[in-house]
Amino acid sequence: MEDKLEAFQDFYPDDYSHCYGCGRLNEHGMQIKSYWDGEESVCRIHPRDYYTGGMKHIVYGGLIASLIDCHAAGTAAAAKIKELGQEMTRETMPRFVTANLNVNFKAPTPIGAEIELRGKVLEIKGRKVTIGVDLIAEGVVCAEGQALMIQVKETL
Ligand SMILES: CCCCCCCCCCCC(=O)SCCNC(=O)CCNC(=O)[C@H](O)C(C)(C)COP(=O)(O)OP(=O)(O)OC[C@H]1O[C@@H](n2cnc3c(N)ncnc32)[C@H](O)[C@@H]1OP(=O)(O)O
Repeated sequence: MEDKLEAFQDFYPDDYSHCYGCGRLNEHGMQIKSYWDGEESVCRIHPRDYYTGGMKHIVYGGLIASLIDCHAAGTAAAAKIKELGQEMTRETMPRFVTANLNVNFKAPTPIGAEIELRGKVLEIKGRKVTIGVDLIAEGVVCAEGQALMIQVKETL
């Protein structure tokens, strides 16, 4: 079957596709997929029930942080290329890494529920892109994150 590219992460070049959270080439990873939904970005994922955080019925906080991180990284790259007026391709996709990540855990995230991540572009300032991400499960915002993503110099 033809390889269908459509999520932000599908446009990461191979050498940037080994991330545990978002790398399409990491067979042991989460392989999250993020898309535009109007001005916001969205990612939906159903974590396996062994990602438990202390109690059996809640999701591990580190996983929550990594989902927010990776969705923000993809949103930053997609936002930057949109700002440049270019199309997403594996050749043009700008490479971003996380310089800073803050997460507020607002409510327990239930195991077994679908998680929705909704990203907002808060600021684009040259190489620095700030993304806000809400993590929602069963209609509740369980965590709010903000990430500063930096475009790596070598790819400018
Ligand atoms: C297609 C695939 C795409 C997507 C890529 C796919 C992979 C996704 C990965 C998921 C995300 C991750 O987990 S990435 C893994 C975790 N992150 C990392 O390992 C990154 C480690 N840190 C670094 O490599 C470096 O510190 C960098 C690249 C982030 C920044 O270094 P640099 O490039 O030399 O930049 P530098 O001149 O220091 O800073 C540039 C500007 O950012 C500001 N700045 C730098 N760090 C910070 C900070 N922590 N907090 C506030 N501000 C900061 C500086 O003040 C400056 O502002 P001004 O003076 O210009 O105003």
